[in-house]
Amino acid sequence: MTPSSCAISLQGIHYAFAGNTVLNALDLKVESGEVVALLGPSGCGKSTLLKLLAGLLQPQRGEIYFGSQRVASANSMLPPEQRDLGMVFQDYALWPHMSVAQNVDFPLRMRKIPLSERQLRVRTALDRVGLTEMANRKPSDLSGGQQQRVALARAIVAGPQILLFDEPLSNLDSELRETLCREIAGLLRQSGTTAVYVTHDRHEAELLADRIVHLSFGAVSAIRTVTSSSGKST
Ligand SMILES: Nc1ncnc2c1ncn2[C@@H]1O[C@H](COP(=O)(O)OP(=O)(O)OP(=O)(O)O)[C@@H](O)[C@H]1O
Repeated sequence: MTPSSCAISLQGIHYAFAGNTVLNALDLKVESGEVVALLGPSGCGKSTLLKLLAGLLQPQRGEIYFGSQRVASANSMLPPEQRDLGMVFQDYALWPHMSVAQNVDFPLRMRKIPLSERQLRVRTALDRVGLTEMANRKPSDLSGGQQQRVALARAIVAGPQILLFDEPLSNLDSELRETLCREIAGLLRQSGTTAVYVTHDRHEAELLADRIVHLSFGAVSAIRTVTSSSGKST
């Protein structure tokens, strides 16, 4: 597979924190529209890998391609806002002083999209996550699950090519985790967005991923394709 035939290509990635190697000669390719779950023991480098994709860290060796565009190497780095991606974190990372609608609108304002189109897109995104009625509330007036839905709406509102998830459901109770996981899986399939989803939870990974990638000792140790019979929503 050439870099341009897949949505994401990591080639020979090396990353160390102050001399402690976390990722070592890591190779991984993600096809367009594919959902990949990253599993592995605590500290194996899952979040580090996601930060490299997001442009929050720069690889010390190796290259990262999005399609045919090289977005990072030891000598070059495309900033996060130019990577056409959305991110959802464990701690929601919402702006507390902004309403739900203003939070969701934020990426559109950053892209200087006209007001009328922004309003339409915010309404559509809130509708897709079932939060239309909450548009004027502040994040502090919402439950954890609702806050994570806001974060999801904010991640999808600009229609990014790639979505990155860093344990988005780990702060929620198990019943809500399963519900939201199925909702995220539905949204990803509907939109055909390429996604990388970091989780500790094998069941979550099976519910939404096309492939499960195991990391250990700084590299990919196993890759498994998920069939619908093993749990994935179809
Ligand atoms: N800013 C940092 N400075 C120094 N070391 C760090 C830093 N961030 C992460 N590390 C170390 O890098 C390694 C990989 O961390 P990372 O957060 O990528 O792991 P993870 O697989 O996501 O873990 P978890 O499942 O517990 O979230 C760990 O040993 C961690 O202690």
